[in-house]
Amino acid sequence: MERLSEHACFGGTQGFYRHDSEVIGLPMKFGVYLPPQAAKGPVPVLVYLAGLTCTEETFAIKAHAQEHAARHGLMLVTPDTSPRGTGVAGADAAWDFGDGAGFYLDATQAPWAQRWRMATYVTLELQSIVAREFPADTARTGLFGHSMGGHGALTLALRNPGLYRSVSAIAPIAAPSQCPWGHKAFSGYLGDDRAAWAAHDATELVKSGAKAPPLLVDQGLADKFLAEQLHPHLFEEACRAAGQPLTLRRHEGCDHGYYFIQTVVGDHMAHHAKQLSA
Ligand SMILES: N[C@@H](CCC(=O)N[C@@H](CSC=O)C(=O)NCC(=O)O)C(=O)O
Repeated sequence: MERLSEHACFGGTQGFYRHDSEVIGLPMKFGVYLPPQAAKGPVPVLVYLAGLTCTEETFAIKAHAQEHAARHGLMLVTPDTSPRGTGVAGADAAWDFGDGAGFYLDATQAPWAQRWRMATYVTLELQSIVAREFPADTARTGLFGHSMGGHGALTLALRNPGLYRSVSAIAPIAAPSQCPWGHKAFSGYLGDDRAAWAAHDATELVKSGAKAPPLLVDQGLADKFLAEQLHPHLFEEACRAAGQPLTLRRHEGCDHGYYFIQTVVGDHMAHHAKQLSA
């Protein structure tokens, strides 16, 4: 693992790192915020999955989460959103598919299947690197994310029971089988089999009986993607029918961007801190 930069921040350290990923087969970058408590011993880990077009730096720079992480003693881990520099033709042709748009799943279709393996990367490889290289109490790991990353947080938690002790999402793509972003990603990465899509769709997973820890989801009502792409009401209905605990909060005037994330990120950090210390 190579250290790219480190910056003192709220008594801790924000760092950015690169490593040769065996799962992806290429170098991958990620960020880690170490709170001041990490100087004394292992701390709980909170992984954040970012949205379309983002990198490992976006949340670290724009969300203003480090102050909350320092207060709660949480390590923040921010992976990139896809493989980079793959040489796959067309990977950079669109902002909602390919580069910066890994959708936190393992692709099954050529030419994506070899490199686009973000589910295994996040749940196994990154987890083990964090455990090896940082003072991490990985038995206490939480997961959250925004938009495409909110979809990733919900689906990876629902597909891997017990791996994440706390889960939340901000403006997630909550029913990707029923929106244009999801249709494009799932048909490209998974093919035309709707059963394969359902296995990566938070609403369909809850309908089929998958369970997660009690969920916090925040959604802005002035979000330009809400009506066409996000569909939190479908996820809400599925959770209610299945008995999956969910707190879904709707916020007047808030859009899809990082000003909204700044507004609610403190509540998300408190949610995770409480569940990770239970
Ligand atoms: N280029 C797009 C906008 C892309 C965008 O809004 N990305 C969101 C995530 S959307 C779902 O995953 C984001 O987090 N962007 C980073 C940021 O700094 O805001 C367009 O033209 O609409």
